[in-house]
Amino acid sequence: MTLKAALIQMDIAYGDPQANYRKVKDLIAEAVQHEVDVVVLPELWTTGYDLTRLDEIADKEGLESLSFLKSLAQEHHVYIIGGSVAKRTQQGVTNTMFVISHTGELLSEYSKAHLFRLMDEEKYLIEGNHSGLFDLNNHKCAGLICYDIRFPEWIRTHMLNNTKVLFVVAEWPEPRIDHWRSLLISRAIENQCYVVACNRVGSDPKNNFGGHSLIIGPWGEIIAEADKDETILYGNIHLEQVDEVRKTIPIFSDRRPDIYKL
Ligand SMILES: NC(=O)CCC(=O)C(=O)O
Repeated sequence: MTLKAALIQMDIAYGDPQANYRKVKDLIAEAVQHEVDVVVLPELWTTGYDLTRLDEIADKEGLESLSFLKSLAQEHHVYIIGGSVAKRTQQGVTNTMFVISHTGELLSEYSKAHLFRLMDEEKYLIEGNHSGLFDLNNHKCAGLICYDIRFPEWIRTHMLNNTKVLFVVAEWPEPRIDHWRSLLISRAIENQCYVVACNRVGSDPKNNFGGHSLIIGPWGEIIAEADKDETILYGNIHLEQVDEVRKTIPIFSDRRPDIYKL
């Protein structure tokens, strides 16, 4: 089975959710002209990293962004990996990914598990404690948010149930874009899975963001890669290739968890 993905590598209006809703609506309408099955948005696409104003601009219980994404998914009959949004809850603000089916159902909600101190996340956000696993058209997938890709042990826990695609959403700064590329390629090779990773571009008062959204195959090959301009990146995911690679080098049956205890 083949899935065509569209990655919305966009600039984000800093602290201006309404401007970002308008922009995402237009970009998704453009992406679906290319007969895609799944659209991926970047991290914190409603607010950017305007963390000091989250009291004002975080989405209360994620209700506005959820209803926005559900209605677009239904209108265009497309799966949406909804990047992430700042979601205001009773306990605090989370950095949360919503995954929506082509019929407008919420398939999964994942809150970033590893908060990134270099961008002050731990001062303004609370961490999630649950995995980002979901089923897309009967295929096991997982969602990850940016800094999460530096934690292979976390990602491996998602892979032990035949997960075939990792969807990564990010606001990854340009000075570490080599890390971004190397980490994503490594995660694809070590887990023999597709990695579909959407970064933002542009800048905010503290960072320039590096783009280079990527679709990587289970052999570690780059299927599509953007540069650092605003664009929509398209590429095909051939899910049966995951099984072929896992048959060629059967790492999941060769694992030795009995000796991996720390
Ligand atoms: N938004 C993020 O989590 C950024 C992570 C990052 O830049 C890194 O180097 O890790």
